[in-house]
Amino acid sequence: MIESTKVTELKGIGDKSGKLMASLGIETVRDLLFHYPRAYERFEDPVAIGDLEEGKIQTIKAYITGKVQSTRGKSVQITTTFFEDETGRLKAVWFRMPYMKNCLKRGEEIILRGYVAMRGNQLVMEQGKIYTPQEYEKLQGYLLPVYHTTKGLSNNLISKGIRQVIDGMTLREDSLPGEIRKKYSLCEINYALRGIHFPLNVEEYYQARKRLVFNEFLDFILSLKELKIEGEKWENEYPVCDFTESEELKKNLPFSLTNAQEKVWNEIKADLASQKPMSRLVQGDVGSGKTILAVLGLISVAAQGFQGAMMAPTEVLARQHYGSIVKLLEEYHLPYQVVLLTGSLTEAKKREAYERIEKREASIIIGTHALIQEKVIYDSLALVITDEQHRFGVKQRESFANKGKVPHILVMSATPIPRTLAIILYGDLDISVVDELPKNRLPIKNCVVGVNYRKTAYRFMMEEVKKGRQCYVICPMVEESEGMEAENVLDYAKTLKDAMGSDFSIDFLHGKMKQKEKDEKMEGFVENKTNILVSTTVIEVGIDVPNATVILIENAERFGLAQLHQLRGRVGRGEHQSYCIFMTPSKSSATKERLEILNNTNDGFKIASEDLRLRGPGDLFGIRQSGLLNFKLGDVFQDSDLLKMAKEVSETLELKSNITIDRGLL
Ligand SMILES: Nc1ncnc2c1ncn2[C@@H]1O[C@H](COP(=O)(O)OP(=O)(O)OP(=O)(O)O)[C@@H](O)[C@H]1O
Repeated sequence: MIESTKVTELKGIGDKSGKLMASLGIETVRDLLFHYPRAYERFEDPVAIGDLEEGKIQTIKAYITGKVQSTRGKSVQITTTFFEDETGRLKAVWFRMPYMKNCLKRGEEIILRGYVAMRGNQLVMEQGKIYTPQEYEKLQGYLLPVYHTTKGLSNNLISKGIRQVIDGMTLREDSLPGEIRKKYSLCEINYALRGIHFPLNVEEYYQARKRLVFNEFLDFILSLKELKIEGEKWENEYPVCDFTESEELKKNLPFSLTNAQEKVWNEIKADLASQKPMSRLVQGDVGSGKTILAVLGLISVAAQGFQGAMMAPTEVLARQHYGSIVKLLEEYHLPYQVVLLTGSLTEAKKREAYERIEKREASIIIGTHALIQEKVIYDSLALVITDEQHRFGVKQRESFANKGKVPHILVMSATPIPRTLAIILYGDLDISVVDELPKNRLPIKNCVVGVNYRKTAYRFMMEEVKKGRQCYVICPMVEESEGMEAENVLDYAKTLKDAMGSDFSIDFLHGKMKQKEKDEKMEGFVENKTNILVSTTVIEVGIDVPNATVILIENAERFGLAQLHQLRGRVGRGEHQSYCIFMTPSKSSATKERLEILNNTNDGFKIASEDLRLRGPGDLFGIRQSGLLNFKLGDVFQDSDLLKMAKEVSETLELKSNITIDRGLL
């Protein structure tokens, strides 16, 4: 079996499953191999009912002592019964699983494993799986992979597919020299790949993860190192020396730049004019005003007769940037053409965009990853502004080059990583920090509340809307899902409409919608036609609607702290007092403690370090900081030791010989 083999050639994966896999970005055997588990099911020793803790998946061994009842709830079918051991009694609930009724017999002793939640004043186990004591004993000690999946595609099928890949593949050669592996106690690569999917025990999982996280970091550092080394060979073929137009625009903005913005702007200008092309990272907390710096850069290169491009991590954000730049240019009567290029454009629209780019009709190009497609030929691309979530190395820079002339690169980051870690990670870029918020900002007021506060929160939002302001509500899920009792966007928007009445315009947004629909909904919100937007985390990064003053985050316990901080950053972007309501049904003290960190500070750096302190470096099964830096497994905070290790190794490796290593793997 070779890596480019299509997944549909595997046993058990037909066209239908193949399509579902493709929707997750899995088309080849290689994609499947690198589709790492998002979590593991572990089968620990059963605990006594009296020792159960809320908010965790746990196992009990107990007798079924209650009557097994099946009822129709508000909208779903519910099965309930009670379990007892010598320490207490526990209610068990199953939603939408009517067949459970036939699997439960009063008087029987069984093992039940499920999520323990606090409902009312009692603990309840939800959606538990049942095992006989013999079945459970066989599973103990194992970690079963849980994959990110989609409706219609079972975890089991993904797992079976990967099993075939691992069993059928020829062993790959390890690109990391044996002595380095030995020195840093890193396991062999084939062992790691098997171990990340099917660890026989926790130790094996740790070993596998350690190696793969190390690889991710090493790859990242090597890419930037390579960029730096190559960069030294390049000349600045796109010198920009005249900043009259961008300075004029800066003077006429409705606000003056903060000192921090001013300092970074001067650094950018100096780079654009210098002998070598720019390779700079701009770091700044949410809402610190990084975008205007990018825009000033784009206008400077356009005024010089060159092209500038900005690559956003999501389509929603690309369109927002596009809209605001077009508006700005019109407002200030600047003559430059802007073009939008994203994956979801029709073929005809894409062709039109390619043509305008190639003929230099467009000086400013805004888009997503589609900007680095072979079909795009730039005429004189002088500046590329990219987001930290896009991997950026020599190859990407060269793909933007025309006749050997490479562009300036400016990377934007809102991840509040401590300077020491930033230097390790981005040490081969020049780093600028926007460490000051605009003066007109009032600190966001926060609160952490239980679901019984929901009605009050709604009333509060209605008051804000009456004042002309807007609100976001964030739910963790798009739609109702079996086995999860988290709020979902579709049902929530309906409930909210019922609760608030027709005077309020409420809409919803999620990542699974068609692009056109997403655009319309976002536009409705930007134009204040929508008062309240119920959304998933698609609005997490960059979305800028300064009139929005309230963000209510449902099931806040389900998000990582850094992610919550990013979400909160969607408000407090203008002159109005803003509010963030973290809502959680959880009564667990650990959850409360985590959320209290956010309640007490709006400073991203403090949050990141407190988060690390709470989770502790050993907690590798905890909530992942999704959405940040885009490492598949690595977490720069938690794995800072591995990051340092990778940095050390990157300095000893002979770059050229290793740069050809299996980069997708590294
Ligand atoms: N110096 C300033 N004074 C007042 N408002 C400003 C200033 N600089 C930027 N703004 C405004 O602040 C808001 C947030 O800025 P921007 O979108 O650039 O933040 P950001 O750093 O990109 O944040 P995020 O990381 O969340 O995307 C925007 O509405 C912008 O117009």
